[in-house]
Formats: sequence, C-alpha cells, structure tokens
Amino acid sequence: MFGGGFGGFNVGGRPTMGAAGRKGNGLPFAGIPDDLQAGVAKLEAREPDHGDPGVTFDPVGDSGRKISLSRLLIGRPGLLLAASIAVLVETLLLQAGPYLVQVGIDHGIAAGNLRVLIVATLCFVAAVLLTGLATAIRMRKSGLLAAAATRDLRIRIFAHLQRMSLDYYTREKAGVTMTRMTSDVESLQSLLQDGFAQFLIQGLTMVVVTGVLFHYNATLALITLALVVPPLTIASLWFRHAADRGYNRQRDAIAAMFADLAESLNGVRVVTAHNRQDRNVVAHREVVGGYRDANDFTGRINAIYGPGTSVIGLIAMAVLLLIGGRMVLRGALTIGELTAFVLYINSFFQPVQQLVQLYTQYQQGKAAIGKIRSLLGEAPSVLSLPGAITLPPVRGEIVFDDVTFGYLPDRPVLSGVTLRIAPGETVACVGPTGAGKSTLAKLVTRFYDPTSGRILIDGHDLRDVTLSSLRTQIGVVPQEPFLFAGSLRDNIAFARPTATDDEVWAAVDAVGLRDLVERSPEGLDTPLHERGQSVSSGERQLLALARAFLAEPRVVVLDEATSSLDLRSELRVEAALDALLEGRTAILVAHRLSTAMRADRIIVVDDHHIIETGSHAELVAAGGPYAEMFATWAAHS
Ligand SMILES: Nc1ncnc2c1ncn2[C@@H]1O[C@H](COP(=O)(O)OP(=O)(O)OP(=O)(O)O)[C@@H](O)[C@H]1O
Repeated sequence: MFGGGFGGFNVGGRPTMGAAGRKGNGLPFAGIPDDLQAGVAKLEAREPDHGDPGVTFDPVGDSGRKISLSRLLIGRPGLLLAASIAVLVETLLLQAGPYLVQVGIDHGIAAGNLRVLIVATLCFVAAVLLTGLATAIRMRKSGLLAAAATRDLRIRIFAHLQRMSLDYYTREKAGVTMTRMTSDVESLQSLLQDGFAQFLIQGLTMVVVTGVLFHYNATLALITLALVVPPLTIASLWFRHAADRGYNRQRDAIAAMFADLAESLNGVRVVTAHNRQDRNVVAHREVVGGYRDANDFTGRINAIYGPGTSVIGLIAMAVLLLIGGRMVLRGALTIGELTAFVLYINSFFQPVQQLVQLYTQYQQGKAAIGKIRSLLGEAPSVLSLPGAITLPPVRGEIVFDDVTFGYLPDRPVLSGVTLRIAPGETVACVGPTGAGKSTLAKLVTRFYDPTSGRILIDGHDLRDVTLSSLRTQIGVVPQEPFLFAGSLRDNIAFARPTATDDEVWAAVDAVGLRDLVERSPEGLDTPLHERGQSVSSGERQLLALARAFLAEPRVVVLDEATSSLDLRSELRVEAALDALLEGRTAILVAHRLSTAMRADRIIVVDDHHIIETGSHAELVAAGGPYAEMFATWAAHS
C-alpha cells in the first residue's frame, strides 16, 4: 500500500500524511498535486485486495473450532461447488475419448462410413477442448480455495502464537514453530489446491470406467475386477500402514532440521566467535541425515507400491487381450469394443497410480494438520480469566503475598516471598546470579503465575484483571532490549504507536538520545536493522528506556542490562533511568550495586527468599550479606 512506499499510512484506502510531512522532518507534506491524482488513483486501483481474513485476535483464546481437512474445504462453499462441478465435467468428458474411438472404428471405419468417422473425430476434438476449459476452471477455483483457506490458517496460527505464554517459547524450539507455519501449511495448501480435486477426478473416473466396462461386456468386466481387485487391495492396505508411519516421521524430521537451522542462524555470532562452525556442520549433518532417512523410507515404499500396482494392471491388460481377443474371434465382441475396453482399462489403472501419489500427499497433509491442531489446542498457561476486570488506573502499590514459584513444579525458585512496594517507591533487587531476581520481575508483569500465593497491584490480584489492562500500566525494560526491524520512531513508539512526534521527541530527550537521532541520516525515520544490530549496546539500552518512557506506565519493571558500558554511556543510562523512574513505582533488578544504591529500598534475594531488606545505609550498617557484597564491590571498583 502507499503506506509502505511513502512511509505514511493509509486510512480507508486514501493516503494520508506521509513521512515527509511529519513535524521537524523535512518539507511539510502538501498533499498529492492535482496532475498526479489520476496516476495515484490508477495505482491505487491496482493495489491487491487481501479481503477479510475472517480471523480476529482474541487475547483469551483461539476460536476453538477444531481444524480438519473437511472444514478447510467447506470453508468456502461457493468455490468448492464451482470446483466440484468443473471436476465432474472434466472427468466425464475425459472418458468420452475411448467411446468415440469405438464409434469411429465400428460405425465409421468397419462400416465404411466416412461421415460417422468425421463426426466422431470432431466430437473428440470438442471433448478435448471442453476438458481443457473445465480443467482451467477447476484449477482456478481450487487454487483460490486453497489460498484463502491457508491464509486464514496462517493468521490463526500466528494469532495463537501471539497469545502463547513465555513457557511455551522456553519449551518449544523456534524452528519447530516455524515449520508449522511453513512446510506444514504448505503441504495443506498443495493438498487443497490440487490433491482433493485429483482425488475426486481419479475416484470418479474409476467409478465411471467400471460402469462403462460392465456396459460393454459384463463377463470381461468381472474377470478384470477379479484379476486386479484382490492384489490391489492387499498392496494398498500395506502401503497405507507404511505411509502413515513414514509421513509422520518426515514431518518430525523437517521440524528438527528447521530447529537446528534457526538456532544456528540466531547464534551465528557466538558460533563464529567460538569456532563452532565445523561441529555445527557435523550436528546439522545428523539432523539432515535423519530427514534423508525419512525421505528414503517414503521413497522406498512408493517405489514398491507404484510399480507393483502398474505391473498388476499391465498383466491384467495382457490377460484381457487374450480373453477379449477370443471373444472377438467368436463374434461375441466387436474390434471397436475390444479397443475401447483396453483403452478404458488403461484409464482404470491410471487413477490407481494417481491415487497412490495422492495418498502420499494426503498423508503429508494429515500429518501436518495433526501437528497444527495440537499447536492450536495448546492453551496459554497465563491468560485472562473469564470474569477478569479492566484494571483501573493504578497508584502503583505492589504486594507479594506469600508467593511461591518455580519454572518446574518441584523446583521452587522463590518460596514464601512477602513484600510490599509503596506507590512511587523504587525497590532494587540484588543477589547472587540465578537467585531469582529476574523471576520476581517476571511475576509482576504476569509473564508467569505464582504456584501459590498472590501478587496484588493496588489491591487487585493480577489474575483478576485483564492482561492487556495490566500490561498497559506496567512498563518493562528487559535485560536484553529487543529492537525490531523498522524505523527509530517505530521502535520508540512500540508500545504506543499512536504517539505524536512531540511525544516521541520528549522520550528521546528524556533519555538523552537527541544526538543519535539528529546524527542519523533520516532522523526518526532512520531504519534500524533486525534486532538493532546497527546501534551500539548502550544506545539499545537507551532506546529501550525511551520506549518505556513513552508508554507512560505507572509501574516500571527494569531488568538491568549486564553488559558493561563505558563511564560516559553509563552516566547517560543512569540519567535516563532517573528520568524514567521519576514518580513511578519501580522494581529494578540491579546487577550493579551503583544502581541499587540509588533505590529507595534494596531487597536481597538468595536461597529462594528475600533475606534482607532496607535502604543502602541501613543494610551496610546491618553488616549482613548486602554489606559483604558492598564491601567486595567497593574493594574492586
Ligand atoms: N524459563 C526458565 N525455565 C526454567 N528455569 C529457569 C527459567 N528461567 C530461569 N530459570 C532458573 O531459575 C533460577 C532463577 O533465574 P533468574 O533469571 O530469576 O535469576 P537471576 O537472579 O535474575 O539471575 P541473574 O542475576 O543471572 O540475572 C535460575 O536457577 C534459572 O536457571
């Protein structure tokens, strides 16, 4: 849309103010000149219409409608009906060929009637042309059906992933999740686009051909079926069983391959720095080997089943040539009928061959839909309860009431924690590595729910309020700030995309980033690279603070970055922090005691508990663990 091209945005299909028109950033936007209006209208008319996806985001849960292949198919009844009619016409017309050959031979050639021969030939050509037309219509309609169904499915999976809680992402590898969205959805798409239509065509062809065979000669038809049906049934039952196993194995192998690839790509810097490339290649060879084995297995079973059914068919054809030929010699069958019979038998076996291929495709689709269904069936562990209320604007009192929590049920990280943070108070949380400081912060933002006990904000249990109303009032600055590919402005205004330029600049100024923005070639519109690779680590921290500042939360939860900054950057971050925390309730997970010292109160977390609490001066005077930590720190700095 125009929004993308001009950096502006689009309301109701009309371009509105573009990037160039934003205050303090180049020339004022004067609108589209009259002489360009016609061109713009033309371009707009050519913009693709993506239609209504029919999927809305519900933060509480998935629509709950179980997905199945049949539901995906009947989701667009109009398209399905059109495609089915086209399939019917296509199949019937395809079978007209051998009949017209028989008429041409018996009533044209054998009877010496050129007119009949010409009419039969013309009918043949007409049938071929009409078949082509029906095929084109069928492909178009089923293509549309597949594209629409998989688009909806992709949006539904994406919405579900947005809803999932953090424990899901800890448990599941990103690559496996990516497989659901890519290869799984794609195998469904190819099944919907071509697979089902082919299933219908080939199945219908077999029925029509069987009828025609009986019409020509019931004895010969019975002999044909007796010859082919038993071995074909046995072969198909074996194949079905083997293919089920094979395709599930293949899907798992693809997921493992994606998972390994995604991890290597995400960790490329560490891999390079630690010279792990060769070992990674060896490890990847293992997973790719697993995928090769899975493919090899399915290839082997296809190689047995495909040619096996071919051989059955061809032997049957040879036997029928003999039996049918004798009937012709006895005068019980005409040559034309025998020719048509043999041609029809060929069109009886071709569908069998095709159905083999389709069965494979069907297995893949079924395996894929099973995996997608179980993903969609997984409920987020943290969700807004049915009666949850909207959290009214808070003063910012936070209470931990006898809170126990562990990522694994039998391994508590925090146990019986009780703590009250007054509105506007800044509490720093210190303690040894792995003591549970970040966990405490994650509980306040309700990334996880306590195993027992309650966390209250202004007297409301976090579980009794909606997640969105809670999180709009809590600003989170994570230990490793994540920046998205997009402009500086998009990243700063991430939590409040509707913020005005003045508000964005105020946040920029509050964290002392004006220099960076003014130095950047396109000011606030300067694009940032994926994950903020194009800015320094200190700048990333400041941008994260600006983002939290702009969101104007009542409560700030800040997990201090552990990366060390030079003195100047550290002073800038500290000043930015002061601006952000001013007048707000704050929980700081402090990795530097210099940060902790600035807080109103310090809590020391160790051994699953809060072991000390008080101001810096009080704790130093108490001579406990904090005083010890402080003495060590002071001696080394
Ligand atoms: N997602 C998780 N799943 C399982 N265990 C986890 C998870 N996150 C953290 N842990 C474990 O919980 C404990 C507390 O972790 P936490 O991140 O709260 O420590 P911390 O005090 O913030 O440490 P640091 O100072 O290193 O940031 C650690 O033993 C850690 O291994």
